[in-house]
Amino acid sequence: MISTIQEVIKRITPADEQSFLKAEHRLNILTKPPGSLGQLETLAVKLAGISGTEQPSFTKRTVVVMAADHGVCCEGVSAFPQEVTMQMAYNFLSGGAAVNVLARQAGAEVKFVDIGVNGDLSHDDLIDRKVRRGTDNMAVGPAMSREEAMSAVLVGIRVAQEAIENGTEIFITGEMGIGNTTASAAILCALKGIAPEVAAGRGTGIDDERLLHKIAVVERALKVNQPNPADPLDVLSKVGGLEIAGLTGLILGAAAARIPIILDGFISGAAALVAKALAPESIAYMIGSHVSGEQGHKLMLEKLGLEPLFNLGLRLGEGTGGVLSLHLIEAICRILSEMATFESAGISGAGKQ
Ligand SMILES: Cc1cc2ncn([C@H]3O[C@H](COP(=O)(O)O)[C@@H](O)[C@H]3O)c2cc1C
Ligand SMILES: O=C(O)c1cccnc1
Repeated sequence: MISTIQEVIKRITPADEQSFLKAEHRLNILTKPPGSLGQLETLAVKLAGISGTEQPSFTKRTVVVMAADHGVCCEGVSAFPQEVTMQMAYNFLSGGAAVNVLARQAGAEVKFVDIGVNGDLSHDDLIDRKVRRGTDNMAVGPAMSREEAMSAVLVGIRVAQEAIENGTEIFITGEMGIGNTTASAAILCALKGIAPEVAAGRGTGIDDERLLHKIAVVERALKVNQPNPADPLDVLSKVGGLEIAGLTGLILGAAAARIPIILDGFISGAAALVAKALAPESIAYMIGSHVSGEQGHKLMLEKLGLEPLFNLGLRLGEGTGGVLSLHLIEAICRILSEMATFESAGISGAGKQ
């Protein structure tokens, strides 16, 4: 099974330098002072390099919401009970979650994958790829086995491959899993040597007392499991989550096919840290969307080397911030393809006065 993950990793190569340069040149001949569209220009160049064309466009957009439960919930680390993951699953499947609304507005399809919900789900649109019913409590032992973590990564890779076969041109990472900000904080600590009090935040809105407890739980999980920072699959299995592993696979699958993947918030960022550790080149295919209100996300983006596009204080997850950034992506793609050049509009360039 490892050979399959490794095969995908081997296919991940740098983005296309020629298309970077062409898009950069095009931005400079459009009727505006050079660089005046700021960060959107950096985004345009990145998208051009990923897709290998100076005028990229992304019609078929897919948000993949990976859902799973977390054994660590029994420690009282979330403001909500574990059953909410299962209850929210039906909300996603019937189109009523925040990400469904935002995806409809942005012309994106939501795919909902059960990769580890602690209960039986049944719905026509459900993508049932359950690896196991939730993880074990990472505060007392490993969240899951290495084999289970690898199976979950492979689920993500296959979901990416299937969606790409069906025409997906850009992905957005989404997730649902009560307790998953605890697992994400633990991954940030384990991979990057960050202190739990810096990495852990309020998630669904826990109070000061519960936050101190959550920090202690992350500390305990790291002490009990001793995840090896040089072995991303060890970190993922010991202190991660099934949906996080699935998103790691989704990122690797997208990068191997040279398809851009927009990251949402803190949980998506944890999956991205694992993907980058497994395949450093994969970062070239990831787009940072927003900086979440979750403590630790800004630092996480710095560790990834990604510049967020906006900060609206979102702290929801599901893929919501990622989907919102589709509007900016559409905007800059239109600039590249529709805006006049100095030459076509007969406008004097800089230095002609
Ligand atoms: C109703 C509801 C909808 C959500 N949608 C996303 N999350 C977000 O909150 C959870 C993580 O926070 P914590 O680690 O504190 O449990 C994840 O499910 C995440 O997707 C939700 C949470 C709730 C309660
Ligand atoms: O940043 C996120 O994605 C996030 C923050 C809080 C709760 N759920 C998700």
